[in-house]
Amino acid sequence: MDVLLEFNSVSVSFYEEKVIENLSFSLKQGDVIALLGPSGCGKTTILNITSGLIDPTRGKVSLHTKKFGYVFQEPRLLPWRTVIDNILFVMREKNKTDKKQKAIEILRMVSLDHVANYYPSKLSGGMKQRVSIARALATHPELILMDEPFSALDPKLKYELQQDVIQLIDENHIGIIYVTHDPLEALRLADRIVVLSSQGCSIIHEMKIAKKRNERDYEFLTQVEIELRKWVGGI
Ligand SMILES: Nc1ncnc2c1ncn2[C@@H]1O[C@H](COP(=O)(O)OP(=O)(O)OP(=O)(O)O)[C@@H](O)[C@H]1O
Repeated sequence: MDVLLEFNSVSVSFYEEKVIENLSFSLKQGDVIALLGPSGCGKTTILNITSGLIDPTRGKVSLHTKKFGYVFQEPRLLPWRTVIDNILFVMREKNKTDKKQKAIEILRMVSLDHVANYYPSKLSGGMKQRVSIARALATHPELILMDEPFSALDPKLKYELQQDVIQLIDENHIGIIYVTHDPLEALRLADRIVVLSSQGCSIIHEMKIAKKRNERDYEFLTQVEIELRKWVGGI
């Protein structure tokens, strides 16, 4: 399997503050890694380094694909464009009819084709976040960076969108780095959970989850959550 991303002894400081110290990990095609850590430990910084928004102070980051999407905590849609135009905006396809057809198919994947011509202001928070996931998918990414994409949503909507993401992961074989505070969310979505410390964002525990996502029932999740919480502490 191809490696998409490698962090080798990466450190990041902002002014005098050391945020990340000596972090190493890698991600292969189709791998879903959840980064679980306390607020302010540097999870978003890891995504920003991966996407090239920030340079590491020391160490090396190798991103072996140019095809990646970023789903932010807030949807960040262009308010003056309709839902479909937000999707078309990021697509590279040349043929206009094909392009529109593909955009509609992507919206159908997140059950939003019926609001294709709405402006973002007419959508609920959950719908906006679905559009931003669709927009990330529209670039045919090999890797998607997701920064607590559902943290602002109510539990029911959060659960439904997690189900959408699980389906997208299983159907599209995309590598994902998923940042969250929520151990249960990490357990439902990821193949591998990386627990980060508050100091220096170092890895304090890694958990591999061999069971398929659609076979992780309540009993399994409860059992593993107890194990994971021993490492997560006060997150
Ligand atoms: N561009 C920047 N300039 C200066 N300091 C920064 C910058 N980006 C992040 N920081 C600092 O780095 C630390 C880690 O921030 P980061 O957003 O990566 O944490 P986080 O784990 O994602 O937090 P949260 O879970 O609350 O979103 C914080 O102290 C933050 O203030």
